[in-house]
Amino acid sequence: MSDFVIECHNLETAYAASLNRPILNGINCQIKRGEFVVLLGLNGAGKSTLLRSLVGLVPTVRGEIQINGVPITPRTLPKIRRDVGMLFQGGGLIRQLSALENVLCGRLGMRTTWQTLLGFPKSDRLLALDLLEKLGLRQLADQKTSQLSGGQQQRVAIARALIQSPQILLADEPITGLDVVASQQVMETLSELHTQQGMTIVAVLHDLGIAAKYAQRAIVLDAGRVVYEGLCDNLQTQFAKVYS
Ligand SMILES: Nc1ncnc2c1ncn2[C@@H]1O[C@H](COP(=O)(O)OP(=O)(O)OP(=O)(O)O)[C@@H](O)[C@H]1O
Repeated sequence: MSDFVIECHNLETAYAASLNRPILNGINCQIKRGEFVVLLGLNGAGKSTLLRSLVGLVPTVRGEIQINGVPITPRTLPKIRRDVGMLFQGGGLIRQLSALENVLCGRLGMRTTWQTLLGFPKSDRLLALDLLEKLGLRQLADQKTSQLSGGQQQRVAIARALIQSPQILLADEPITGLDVVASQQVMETLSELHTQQGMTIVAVLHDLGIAAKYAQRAIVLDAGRVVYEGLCDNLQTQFAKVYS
């Protein structure tokens, strides 16, 4: 079996008239099982589009994405989505639901519509509470997420992604808008998932210092292409080279 859990071969997405080119314009990259990779690039480089492509949310015009050696197709997508958890930019929580209910939403993809109508089984509720406990949020389980701080909301979003027991976690700007303490808590949580559970993590970040502290490898995008792929040493210099 290949060591790579994520492979993009000449990935091209739809043409954007505003950019005068495809949004992703021939992406080639490979990510190994258990790696912590940071995706970097200026605004509009295509980072979110790439992450969303990896869970089939963006149609591919050319090229291929393989997850665990399996190409993304309509037939393989449901299984791939169970293996790949996604933290969306801004958390994507339902504000009027409690932390616990939001985490349980992460189980919806595992259940049929009929099962959903019957409510979540006790085993799911216990699992959700256990995850909230691990993320230091057990006391806030019944609190509406609109009443939680940004850092707490982001950790609820992490718990929601984790309830499907993904092998791979994609995190789109998980610390944007958070203060220093909350950012550190969220990054430490991701780091523990990586070091203790061997989870493959791909995170979009804007802070080069934080990227270098937590990630093993960086992929830098510019105008829909990979322009640097390598260690996180000297990211400032790499960035300066790319954008000079
Ligand atoms: N559905 C769409 N239709 C047209 N253009 C789009 C669409 N989605 C994204 N784009 C454009 O594609 C480019 C890449 O967007 P994307 O959100 O992937 O960038 P990003 O690197 O994540 O940026 P940021 O750091 O600002 O979040 C942007 O110029 C954006 O305006």
